[in-house]
Amino acid sequence: MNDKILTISHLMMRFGGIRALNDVNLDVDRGSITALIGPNGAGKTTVFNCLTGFYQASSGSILLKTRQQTTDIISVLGEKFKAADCINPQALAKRVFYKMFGGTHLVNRAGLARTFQNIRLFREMSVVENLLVAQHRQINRNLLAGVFNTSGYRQAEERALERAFYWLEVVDLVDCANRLAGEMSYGQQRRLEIARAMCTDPQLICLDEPAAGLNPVETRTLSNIIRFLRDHHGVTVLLIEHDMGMVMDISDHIIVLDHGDVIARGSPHTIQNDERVIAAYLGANEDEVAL
Ligand SMILES: Nc1ncnc2c1ncn2[C@@H]1O[C@H](COP(=O)(O)OP(=O)(O)OP(=O)(O)O)[C@@H](O)[C@H]1O
Repeated sequence: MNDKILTISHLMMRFGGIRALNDVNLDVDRGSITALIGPNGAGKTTVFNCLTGFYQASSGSILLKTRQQTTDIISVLGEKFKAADCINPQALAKRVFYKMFGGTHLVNRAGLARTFQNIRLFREMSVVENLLVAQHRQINRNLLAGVFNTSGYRQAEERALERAFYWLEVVDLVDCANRLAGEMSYGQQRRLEIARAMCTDPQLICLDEPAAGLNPVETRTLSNIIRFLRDHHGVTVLLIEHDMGMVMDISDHIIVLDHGDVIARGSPHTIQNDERVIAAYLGANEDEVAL
């Protein structure tokens, strides 16, 4: 496959003296399930945080190719001014524009959504409300349309509700639609997070340890949901996961990070037999799962 939905080049992220990412280069095939693995502290979540705007990368480039356009993620998040901007008014104007109007919302609008290692739902809202809030971009926000309850406004609301129930069905939570999100089991909350991300209609979804805390039955259900996203909606899935059984089972491609460097990439079979990967994991904590 040569069609890359995501290309990360020379990505660096420093926290004071710590180099969390050290010249990371990786790409993700469109329509694939790609896993990003590595021992604890390898830099996996930092990659996701740079991708989605939670961290501002120290340097490098992240290009997302979706909806017939290429989005330079670091640029739309509002990067720092550079000395060269003084002699390049166009670059300066672009940077000023994104400083004022850029942000994570533009990353989501470009077609990227994510879930979190530590579940972040609106716990005091119902399940369906969590999904409606996620669609605020698609809902008609015209004040007059709302006051006069126009047909356009009602149709947009109906579409949002239909979309919410479609995804609830996919993640098997229709029966929980009116329950408070915070009252559901851990496994249900993880599935709701995926449904909420899917309500924003992404082309690339980044899942941060979706199987953490799940039992084997829930993990199997989750694997089927992830396959469904790829097979029935053409969504590309980028996945951070420590459950190696699941990773080897569902991934088309695996990228291995260690100490902020990509040390291997390839098919599950290639990765399982890669000596650098085995050495990285043998040096990891005992609670890391064997390959
Ligand atoms: N906000 C931060 N401030 C300082 N250091 C950070 C910050 N975020 C991450 N780091 C450091 O960056 C390195 C990579 O962390 P990261 O969370 O990306 O690892 P990870 O591969 O996701 O680990 P895990 O599998 O345990 O979640 C670690 O040394 C971590 O301590």
